[in-house]
Amino acid sequence: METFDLIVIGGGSGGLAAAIRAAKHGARVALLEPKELGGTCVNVGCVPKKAMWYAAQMAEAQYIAVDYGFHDTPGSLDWPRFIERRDEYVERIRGKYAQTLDGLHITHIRETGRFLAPDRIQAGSRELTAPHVVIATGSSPNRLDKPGFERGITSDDFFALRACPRRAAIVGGGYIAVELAGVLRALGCDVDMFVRGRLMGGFDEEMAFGLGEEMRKHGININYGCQIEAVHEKDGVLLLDCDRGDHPGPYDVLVWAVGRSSNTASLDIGRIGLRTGEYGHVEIDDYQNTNVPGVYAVGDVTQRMQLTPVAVAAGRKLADRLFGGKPEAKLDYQNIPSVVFSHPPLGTIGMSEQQAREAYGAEVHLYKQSFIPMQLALAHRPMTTLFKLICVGDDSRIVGMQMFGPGVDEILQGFAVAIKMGATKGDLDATLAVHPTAAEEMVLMGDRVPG
Ligand SMILES: Cc1cc2nc3c(=O)[nH]c(=O)nc-3n(C[C@H](O)[C@H](O)[C@H](O)COP(=O)(O)OP(=O)(O)OC[C@H]3O[C@@H](n4cnc5c(N)ncnc54)[C@H](O)[C@@H]3O)c2cc1C
Ligand SMILES: NC(=O)c1ccc[n+]([C@@H]2O[C@H](COP(=O)([O-])OP(=O)(O)OC[C@H]3O[C@@H](n4cnc5c(N)ncnc54)[C@H](O)[C@@H]3O)[C@@H](O)[C@H]2O)c1
Repeated sequence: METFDLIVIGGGSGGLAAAIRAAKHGARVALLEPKELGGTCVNVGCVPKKAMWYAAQMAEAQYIAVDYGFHDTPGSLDWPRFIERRDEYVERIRGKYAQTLDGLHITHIRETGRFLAPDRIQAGSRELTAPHVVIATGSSPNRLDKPGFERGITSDDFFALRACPRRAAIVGGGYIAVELAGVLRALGCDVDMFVRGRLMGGFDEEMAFGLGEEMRKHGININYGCQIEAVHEKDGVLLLDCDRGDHPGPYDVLVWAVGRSSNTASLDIGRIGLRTGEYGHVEIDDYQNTNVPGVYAVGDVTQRMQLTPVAVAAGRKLADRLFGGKPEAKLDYQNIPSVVFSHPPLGTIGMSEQQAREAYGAEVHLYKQSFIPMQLALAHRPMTTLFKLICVGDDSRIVGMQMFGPGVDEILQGFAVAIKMGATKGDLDATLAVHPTAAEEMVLMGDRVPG
């Protein structure tokens, strides 16, 4: 039996953050990860996705450049060469994590962890014990019980594609669906999306609708109210059965982007009586405690906002609480900013208009600004930007900020600080603009929108 102060199960964003912070506080830490270090974000999520988004932005920039008067005609992407570069970058990040673990004397065990007792973990042939165990096992793409499901791929397989498909079908209307649709379209693929409800459910309705319109302008064909019931393969291409009775296709690739489920199956949680919720997620309180004393959970496995910075912050706060002498440390889940790397990107902080009206009723009032960003106006490219502020009370406290358009992915972060500090519309009015930029429109918004 090997003894530690902390055992972390899972070497993704949340697990690495908890392990590294705890080791910096002087704890003896074991980290269990059977696959590559970095988890979803580094290997099949944020990082390779963002690399592809940058490639897509560059493809678009070439068309804009031609409109500006540059002579060169847009070229196509050498996909294998780009993938090689992207994967080298991912490899470097993994290498840095391995170095950090070594440097902090964290015992990295390349095995799957399984509970024998709340304080005892089986890792291959090794048995470990610690008074504190963190579950940071993340989530995996949902699989649907539909004939031919396996003929499609999930986001995990998307990053292994070795050529840009000519025609792609994407099922789903959430983060992953709109991001992959935008990337593929910009790189020259014909994209059909199949969305059972609306795009970006849970987001501000007006912004989600606006994003859909922009995606259409971009050439993405969005089929709303449509469920794919079966997938057939004929002569090397895919044909679909839609519940409306039509048979879309042919496609070279079908991507299922229909949500993610918590990874708990390998943990043998029944043995310790760990409580899970209706979506199969590990239930936690505000301090990341599960119902089993000494067992905690952070990140996607808890399904409390499946974002890397959330997993990282939860892991660090927990380590500070357990080993850093900060017994009250906990993550504040309010006003967490998030960007969807669609084309154009969509940014959100705090409440949607619908959530605010539900919480504050008639106190809610809005400010909006819609405009064509200068760099695209010059190129005669029809892409609109929409900024929306959701405020409450006489002092117009900002409870939500929503935006889509080129550059919002970088604009949002600074405003997130202001909102976290309790900014009001008056604070924005009192801030001078940086001119000429798109961001300045956020501090130049005029009167309240009536109604
Ligand atoms: C395509 C895609 C794009 C994304 N883009 C963004 C983005 O742009 N921005 C953003 O903030 N978020 C993004 N996310 C979400 C982000 O990747 C996750 O929220 C984040 O990775 C969650 O971290 P985690 O540590 O909870 O889980 P993970 O990173 O999934 O790590 C869990 C780890 O646990 C390991 N594991 C599982 N079971 C066991 C076991 N029994 N024993 C040992 N190890 C185990 C797994 O192998 C895995 O490595 C994206 C996700 C996807 C899928
Ligand atoms: N930029 C980012 O920060 C980023 C990017 C990608 C993913 N993520 C995180 O990963 C999570 C998972 O992403 P996702 O896109 O898989 O999930 P999601 O919850 O964002 O979207 C899932 C989509 O699938 C649809 N769906 C679910 N079941 C279906 C079914 N049976 N048939 C048809 N459609 C179905 C839903 O209606 C929804 O449109 C996100 O919620 C997000 O937290 C973040």
